[in-house]
Amino acid sequence: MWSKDKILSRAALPAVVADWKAQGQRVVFTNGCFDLLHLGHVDYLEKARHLGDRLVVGLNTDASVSCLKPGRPLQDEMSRARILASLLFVDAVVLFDEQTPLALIETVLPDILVKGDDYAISGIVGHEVVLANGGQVLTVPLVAGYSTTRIVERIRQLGS
Ligand SMILES: Nc1ncnc2c1ncn2[C@@H]1O[C@H](COP(=O)(O)OP(=O)(O)OP(=O)(O)O)[C@@H](O)[C@H]1O
Ligand SMILES: O=P(O)(O)O[C@@H]1O[C@H]([C@H](O)CO)[C@@H](O)[C@H](O)[C@@H]1O
Repeated sequence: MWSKDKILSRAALPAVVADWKAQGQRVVFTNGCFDLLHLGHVDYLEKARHLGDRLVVGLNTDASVSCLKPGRPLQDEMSRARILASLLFVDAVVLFDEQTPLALIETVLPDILVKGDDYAISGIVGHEVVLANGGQVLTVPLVAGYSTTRIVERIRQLGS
């Protein structure tokens, strides 16, 4: 499979997820901006994938990111999507334009919803609907010292 084929539209995603579930595969969902992919992202996504059988990543569009993080993203949505889709342990990438992935999560109804442990369970968007549907909401420990912001700051220091 070509990485670009893992990038699914909101319309195409439900049938793919339903097929995985029909095969008894546990669907893991996470989301984020993933502006500059770093070791923390890779470690967390790989661990998230291994909490189930398939990993779906909800990716904020450029418009969504710019609302959440002024001045961002540094990389456009298709670049960020292709980079995520190129990871062996990512099974699907779907863009969402809203400020939160709630509607997308309500569509996917994943067996497992995951974020890094920079988020409390109660602060993870979608935790209520996933728990109400009998799913799990879990966090993965952060890899200390890695963030997109930190990379940007270090690049700025180079220029100063
Ligand atoms: N160092 C890290 N280790 C593990 N997971 C991480 C790490 N940094 C971010 N994550 C997780 O990656 C996902 C995407 O986060 P995000 O794109 O905001 O990364 P970031 O590097 O924190 O970006 P920013 O610095 O712009 O906030 C989130 O679920 C977050 O919990
Ligand atoms: O990359 P981030 O900033 O970790 O991703 C955000 O996560 C938010 C989270 O799901 C809140 O629980 C989400 O609401 C936001 O749209 C970004 O994806």
